[in-house]
Amino acid sequence: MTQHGLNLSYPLTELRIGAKQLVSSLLQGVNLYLIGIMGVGKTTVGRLLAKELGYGFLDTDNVIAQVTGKSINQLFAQVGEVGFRKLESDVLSQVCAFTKLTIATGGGIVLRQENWGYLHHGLIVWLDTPVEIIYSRLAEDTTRPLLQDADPKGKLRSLLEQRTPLYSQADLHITEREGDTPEDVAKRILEAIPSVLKKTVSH
Ligand SMILES: Nc1ncnc2c1ncn2[C@@H]1O[C@H](COP(=O)(O)OP(=O)(O)O)[C@@H](O)[C@H]1O
Ligand SMILES: O=C(O)C1=C[C@@H](OP(=O)(O)O)[C@@H](O)[C@H](O)C1
Ligand SMILES: [Mg+2]
Repeated sequence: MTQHGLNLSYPLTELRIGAKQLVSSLLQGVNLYLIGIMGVGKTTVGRLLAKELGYGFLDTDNVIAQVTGKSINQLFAQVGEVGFRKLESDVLSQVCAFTKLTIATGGGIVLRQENWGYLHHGLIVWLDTPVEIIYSRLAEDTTRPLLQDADPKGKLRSLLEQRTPLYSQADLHITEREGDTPEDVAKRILEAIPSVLKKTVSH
């Protein structure tokens, strides 16, 4: 974040205004990227955060589906995961040129090294939810091709294990607690952003 030259010497009077406005003014239009395994709520929470911050909202999966006119399942079937990952990087490389966006990414965006160059244009938030909770949310879901597996819970666990070192490179790590609503998670992110920005400048 320091490379963006954020001016964090905000006047004390700003502390009197609401948390949302404070976070907006601290961010100075810098994009928020939500990362994390499937089902943690990136799309749901991202939309709420954007509304709270007065930011635009984009979901890389939705952009890919709109641009290609195909569902994520169709793309995995037709161009494979490798083809999908190329589309994902293309979309990310384009959207990172804009500002004032909250961007929900697909859970595998962290896999390609080149994507990190784009993600680091903004503040990266890792949403982390216990596998049991994710599984209960996605048990009936048919839109995630990687979970069309004989053992979807095992697949989730192994994907999470493989990707945790990558998700850990986020600027902010938010662990969802049992019973947290999407609104609770959005609020926790908003509350945590000032501390992570301050931490960065004190290095
Ligand atoms: N905090 C939450 N509590 C309950 N359900 C949630 C929560 N966050 C997301 N969901 C639900 O879980 C499912 C997956 O959420 P989604 O936003 O699509 O996750 P992701 O984009 O990370 O894959 C959706 O049905 C959504 O409504
Ligand atoms: O984890 C992954 O590799 C994927 C996650 C999905 O997005 P969500 O994380 O929004 O479910 C979607 O991009 C695709 O099915 C692949
Ligand atoms: Mg999503």
